[in-house]
Amino acid sequence: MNVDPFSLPLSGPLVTARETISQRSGFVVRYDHRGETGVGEATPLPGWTESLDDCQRGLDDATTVAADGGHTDVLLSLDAASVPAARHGFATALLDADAKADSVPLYQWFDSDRHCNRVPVNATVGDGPPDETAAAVERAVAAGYDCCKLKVGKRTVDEDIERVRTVRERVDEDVTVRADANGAWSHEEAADAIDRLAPLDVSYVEQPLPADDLTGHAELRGNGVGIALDESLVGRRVDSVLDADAADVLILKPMVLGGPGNAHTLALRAREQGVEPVVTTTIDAVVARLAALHVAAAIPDVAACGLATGDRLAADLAPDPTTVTDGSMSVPQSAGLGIDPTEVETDA
Ligand SMILES: O=C(O)CCC(=O)c1ccccc1C(=O)O
Ligand SMILES: [Mg+2]
Repeated sequence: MNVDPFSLPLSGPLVTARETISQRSGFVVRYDHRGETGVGEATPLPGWTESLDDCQRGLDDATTVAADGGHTDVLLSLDAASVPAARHGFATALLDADAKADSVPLYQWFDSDRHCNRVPVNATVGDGPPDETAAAVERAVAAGYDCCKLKVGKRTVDEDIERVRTVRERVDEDVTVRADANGAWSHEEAADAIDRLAPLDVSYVEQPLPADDLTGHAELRGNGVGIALDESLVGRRVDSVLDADAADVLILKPMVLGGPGNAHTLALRAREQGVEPVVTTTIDAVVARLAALHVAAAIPDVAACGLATGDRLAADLAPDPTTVTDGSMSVPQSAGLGIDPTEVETDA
């Protein structure tokens, strides 16, 4: 097992109600298994995952285990609740090697009966004034997107409603609009915002209330705008969220959930309970974006996912093999993730 650090600047910061993301640092993991070299990526986002230091410690410990143990020992040494990004890095490398050894694209390793060439995706638009927000949505629509997710909750509800209204005035009505408040609203603000977002045809709002407030989210459902939970899944069992009837949609971030396999399992569980899974990145480099794409590709009729985040990075670990056209992302059909480990370069 090999671990190499990297750090990549964003081309422009992503501003959310909760944080401003301007750079992504992490580790490329390589692991030899069944005659193949698999590649993975551990890109922690503190607050969502462990810190960079804790991720490094997790991977260092795992390297020691790998020196005289098998892959099962390594997986068991990486706890999804305490070091989810480190576990994601190793688990992805292992899955990439397994899928390569079986000569199938990773999504088919999850579901051998599936054929999936494209996954629908949303464009991700950060906080900004109404004009800037609408211009970003117009650019996305011109580039072929038919679903946009707007970050909200950084401004007053009045200002956010003005932003969404401006978007609605400027783009075709068949463009799907989603919002993501990243936990910023009080009960009163959330109820008011949802009342006013419903006539603007916003399909769902992600995390209107703080993560712990499952009851509050359950009460917000059924008012014309779907309720999606994201932060509520950080450090909490998905079963408890499903049991609380708190969501119409679950946002599944493989980097936060401890790997692509965990995310895939939880997506199927959500579906069984009538909750729609949506897979997203945490603004990752190309290896983790591909892993998330394969998770989404393994889910039949998946809703638009938050995977089109590659153009946020000013540099990347390797060329991105995917393209987005007409609102969907192409899925590599070569074996594994669809990336050649020798093309993955860190600056270390
Ligand atoms: O879902 C998307 O469109 C992209 C991913 C995204 O928004 C995100 C990226 C990093 C951290 C948090 C979030 C989020 O969904 O809240
Ligand atoms: Mg979110």
